[in-house]
Amino acid sequence: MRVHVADHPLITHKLTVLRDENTPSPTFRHLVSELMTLLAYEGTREVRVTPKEIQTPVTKTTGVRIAEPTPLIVPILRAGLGMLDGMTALLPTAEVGFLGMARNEETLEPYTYAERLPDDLHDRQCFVLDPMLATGGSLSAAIKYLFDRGAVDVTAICILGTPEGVARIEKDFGDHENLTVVLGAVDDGLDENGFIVPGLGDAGDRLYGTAE
Ligand SMILES: O=P(O)(O)OC[C@H]1O[C@H](OP(=O)(O)OP(=O)(O)O)[C@H](O)[C@@H]1O
Ligand SMILES: O=c1cc[nH]c(=O)[nH]1
Ligand SMILES: [Mg+2]
Repeated sequence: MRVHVADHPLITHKLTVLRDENTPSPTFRHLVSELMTLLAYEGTREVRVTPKEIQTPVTKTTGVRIAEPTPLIVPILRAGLGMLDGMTALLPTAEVGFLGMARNEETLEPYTYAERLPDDLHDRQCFVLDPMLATGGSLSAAIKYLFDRGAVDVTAICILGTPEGVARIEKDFGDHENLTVVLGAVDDGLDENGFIVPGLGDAGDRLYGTAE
């Protein structure tokens, strides 16, 4: 397993605006999408490609195209949906599958309330999108779904993580060679309610305007 934390002033700048409690939903959505595009650049570093011959106006040359089967992008609902457009902008031919998961806010255990994925993921390269890696329970369950169905390669892209969340994924999948976790930042930790500190609050609520 490989963990990559983005270290880029533009990401830190956009994250600062995202964290600000005064940032309204429309701006928040826009920033999540922009951050996703920046993180997707790192997250797709290992995207599988095959050689492709073309004729330029000058000569024949060999480039690459995205390999078949096409990658599968899996946003974890709700909050991961805010990252989908930014990802499909860079990988327009990818397929999209959905996992609906919510964390029980008392036990902090995730439960799956919706699943729309291809049955067979053998040979598929998968990209999981969820802005928040808090305890790691939700992401761990999502990654397990994909590997259990035969995915060969999983990259999880999160905007914010915690040391606890990264440790949980390492404990569950540490010896998995084909797992990459890309994070915009790793925050200090979790508070007593399982919220990321300093964090940005509940990402789903802030994206969709359901915060009190
Ligand atoms: O690492 P964990 O402790 O599992 O927490 C992270 C999860 O919590 C949030 O989803 P939430 O349950 O709030 O659902 P939502 O996207 O519908 O708001 C977030 O988007 C992650 O999926
Ligand atoms: O800080 C947190 C933790 C879990 N889910 C969120 O949306 N925010
Ligand atoms: Mg939420």
